Amino acid sequence: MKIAIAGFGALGSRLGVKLQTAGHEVTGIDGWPAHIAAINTNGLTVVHDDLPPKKYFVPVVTPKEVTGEFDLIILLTKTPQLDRMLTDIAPIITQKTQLLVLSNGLGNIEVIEKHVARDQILAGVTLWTSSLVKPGEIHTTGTGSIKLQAIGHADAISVAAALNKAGLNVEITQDVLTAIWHKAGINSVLNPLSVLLNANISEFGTAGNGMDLALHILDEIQKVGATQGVKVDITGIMNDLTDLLKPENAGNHYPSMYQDIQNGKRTEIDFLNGFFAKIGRQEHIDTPFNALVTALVHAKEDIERVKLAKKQETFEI
Ligand SMILES: NC(=O)C1=CN([C@@H]2O[C@H](COP(=O)(O)OP(=O)(O)OC[C@H]3O[C@@H](n4cnc5c(N)ncnc54)[C@H](OP(=O)(O)O)[C@@H]3O)[C@@H](O)[C@H]2O)C=CC1
Ligand SMILES: CC(C)(CO)C(=O)C(=O)O
Repeated sequence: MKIAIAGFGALGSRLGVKLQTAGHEVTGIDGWPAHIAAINTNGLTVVHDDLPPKKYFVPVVTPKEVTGEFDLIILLTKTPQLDRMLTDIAPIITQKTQLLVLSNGLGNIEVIEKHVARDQILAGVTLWTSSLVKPGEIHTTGTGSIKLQAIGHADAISVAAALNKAGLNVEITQDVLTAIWHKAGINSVLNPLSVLLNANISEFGTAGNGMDLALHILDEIQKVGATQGVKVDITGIMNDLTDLLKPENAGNHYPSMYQDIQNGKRTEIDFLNGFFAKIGRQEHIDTPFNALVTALVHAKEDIERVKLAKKQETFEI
């Protein structure tokens, strides 16, 4: 299959390598000049756990440079960047192109619907992980899975088969909305708490009250979900959290939000805890834990951005 990955960052790069290795024709689309140059010149370096680094040569272009037709475009930008990416790659989207979004957070389907017909959209969630440590180099750990569904009449079966050829452990779900809320529940615990506690996933698991904090956050999300007709399965989320703590799954991973903070970037917090706090306010559901976590992550974004700017100034002197 001819596949483009729009957002060839940490996770896009990992999935791109797996898809290319399985025989698909893969093109990365990204906007970070140093990352693009590093990959196109020296290849993408992948360090998986303690194994020796490996190099992969996946072509990467900017949205302005990309040409041709793709059977599938996998959207893997951060959620706030999705709309812009879709605008930028509009020239390569034909009526035959299928688009699969795997970004975290709520509201992605609505954004894609502004750009293409429902019958071209697939939505999913993923437990694959990756860290972009420097331009052209990702560190990966453990394994993962994907759940996806066609929103209208897109061909979920052939997309799932293409991804499974690459060992991506894809399951077709009949209720992706519940899966998206479920994954957002997982992210609303692990992502902000990794930032606020300065911990990777298994380190978070060593906090004596970590799972109590998780339950407070999830209890609010469950109540908010009920107002939207979505059933949030707290036990299922807690089981998934326990699985993710294991090093063979994602224990050694620093969640994507932690990486954003390290890089002085704005995070996806408003599409996770912030989204639940906002709907809670509209529906008169108290969400003190989600509201506090959102405010603290925004404060952390500001602090780290100022620190990073100062570091750069010092460097220039
Ligand atoms: N990393 C992980 O382990 C996991 C991530 N996810 C989710 O997957 C999504 C992607 O995460 P991740 O890979 O970590 O994110 P990254 O920030 O590493 O990658 C996103 C890439 O998209 C590029 N990009 C965004 N918008 C544009 C645009 N308009 N034009 C060109 N390039 C653009 C970014 O470039 P630039 O930096 O220049 O903007 C960046 O390189 C997120 O929703 C995340 O929550 C889900 C599970 C695990
Ligand atoms: C849940 C987790 C941590 C891994 O899948 C993730 O989605 C992320 O890093 O954003």
